[in-house]
Amino acid sequence: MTDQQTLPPAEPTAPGAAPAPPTVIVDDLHVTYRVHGAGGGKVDRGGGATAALARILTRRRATGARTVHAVRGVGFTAHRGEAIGLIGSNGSGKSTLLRAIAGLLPPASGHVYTAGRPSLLGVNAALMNDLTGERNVILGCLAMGMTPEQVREKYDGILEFSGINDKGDFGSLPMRTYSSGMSARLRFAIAAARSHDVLMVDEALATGDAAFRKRSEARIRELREKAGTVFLVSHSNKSIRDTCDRVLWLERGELVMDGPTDEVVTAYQEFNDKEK
Ligand SMILES: Nc1ncnc2c1ncn2[C@@H]1O[C@H](COP(=O)(O)OP(=O)(O)OP(=O)(O)O)[C@@H](O)[C@H]1O
Repeated sequence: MTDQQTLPPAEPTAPGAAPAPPTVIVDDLHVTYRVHGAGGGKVDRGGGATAALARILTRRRATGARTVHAVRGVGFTAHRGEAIGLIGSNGSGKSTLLRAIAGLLPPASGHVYTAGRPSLLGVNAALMNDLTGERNVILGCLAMGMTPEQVREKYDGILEFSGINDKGDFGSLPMRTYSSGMSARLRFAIAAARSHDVLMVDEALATGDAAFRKRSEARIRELREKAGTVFLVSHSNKSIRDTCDRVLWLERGELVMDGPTDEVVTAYQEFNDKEK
């Protein structure tokens, strides 16, 4: 039995029918990172700066290893047709949780069960930086399992959706010449050209401009209506409110709240106001 286990394919549900079948089940999940050369043992909070400064001045390298416990006992079930937002402070474990659901990080303990193969669309999702945007469209589509015929059909639409040619012929330039917003748009446009059982979007919307954000939010709604499940990590409460019907709030790797968007985002905002 593997850590990443597959649920049987779920049938779409008719309106008024029983609750939609699950697409992702996360059961008491813990994820840890092992950081080498981190000084080892406990975090030295008191003399931390002094110790680090002394290390730099004497050019001593940090030795030993430290374990970062990034996700701590998270559990939830996602269903078909849901768009689920992930919110929480910096370093609260949102990206780690998505990476574990995508099967890119092994659980330290607990289980992740998924229907189909989840697709993680991150700002750092790998396309080839030395290839042109146009070539990356083809590469990305083939990598998602499209046939050459399907790629031909979708090609123009993807470039148009990404908007990379709006201000000149950027499609024929290598991706390394793109701004971070432009590459995020292209990645989103490629991933959104196909429907996914489980699509996970990590902050891609934050880097796009307002017009692109509107287009991509509409596309997320469409993908969700096609009976998939969409996860969206974002620091924009507005994007979360406009796109998601359910929200998971993480802090320090723990699930603080799981519920309807308005309830959870309002509680999160109150928490942030208190912290200020
Ligand atoms: N590759 C890594 N190696 C070691 N620790 C990591 C690694 N990636 C993340 N972490 C740690 O895991 C914890 C959770 O990080 P994660 O990136 O999942 O948070 P996040 O909620 O997505 O943050 P942000 O909102 O800033 O993007 C943090 O303490 C972070 O320092």
